[in-house]
Amino acid sequence: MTFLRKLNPKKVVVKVGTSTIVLPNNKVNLRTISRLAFVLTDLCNRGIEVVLVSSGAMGVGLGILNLANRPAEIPEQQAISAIGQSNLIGIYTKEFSIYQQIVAQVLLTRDVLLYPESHQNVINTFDTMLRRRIIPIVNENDSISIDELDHKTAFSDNDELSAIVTEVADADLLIVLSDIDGFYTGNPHKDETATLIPEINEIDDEILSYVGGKGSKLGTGGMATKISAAKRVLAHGKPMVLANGRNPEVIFDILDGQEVGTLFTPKKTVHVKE
Ligand SMILES: Nc1ncnc2c1ncn2[C@@H]1O[C@H](COP(=O)(O)OP(=O)(O)O)[C@@H](O)[C@H]1O
Ligand SMILES: N[C@@H](CCC(=O)OP(=O)(O)O)C(=O)O
Repeated sequence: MTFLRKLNPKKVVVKVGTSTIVLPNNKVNLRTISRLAFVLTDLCNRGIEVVLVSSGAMGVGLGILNLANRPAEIPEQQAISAIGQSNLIGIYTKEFSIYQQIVAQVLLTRDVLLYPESHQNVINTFDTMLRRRIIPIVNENDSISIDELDHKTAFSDNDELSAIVTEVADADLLIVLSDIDGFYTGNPHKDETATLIPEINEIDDEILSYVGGKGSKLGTGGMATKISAAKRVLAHGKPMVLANGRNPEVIFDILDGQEVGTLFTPKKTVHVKE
């Protein structure tokens, strides 16, 4: 007996964290990127519009320069992100090209979305690309985004960015792929009694009390920013699924309605027996 979640999105945003596409030694996880290109192209071929929000600029840049850790100086971080981002987008372009899938890089800063004209330009850009079945690959413009006192350019991290992109692109579903199977009653890396919560309808104090620290050393947000992203997406009446990106084919399972990961949804799911 299987119980199916009915998501049926026409437009989906997929976010991959650093831990999913960069190995612990800061080298690129080519196996995951290759599978991601296969899965996302297949969705496009089936008529689903796809936006990819990908972290990894810093991690890939560190790997290229054979550095183990992020330097403290901001100009150094920005230079490393610039190196990593161009390399990462090159790998994505090559992997997607195996399936004749066109991708395009979109680098955003917060200020661009705060001003009405540039906000509208971003909407127009996404619309145009999606209409042409192009997959936009989005990241924060790390090599220039740094907050000044009167000028906010930085996002809190790519979890927040992916929730914003879900609004801007008017997608029906956000899938956040991380290094963990979903949202637990505590950080499973520290609390072995933590259990996975399959569905969450509201981000209340109880849910917030389950949020532990971040897992990977290069990711910026950890679980706290994923829960903020879920709150933002829920406030717009849209669902988000948090699942493990180890095997990107999990995206097929999510769209098939399987109970994988944690589904954040404004309305309690009425399970359908198939
Ligand atoms: N309640 C929780 N449920 C699941 N993971 C949690 C929880 N609290 C903290 N974490 C940590 O959050 C990590 C995922 O966040 P992060 O390392 O930033 O990943 P990503 O690079 O995918 O953004 C998990 O590996 C885990 O260590
Ligand atoms: N823009 C940064 C992303 C940092 C970030 O948010 O990382 P993660 O928490 O792994 O999604 C980069 O590409 O390195």
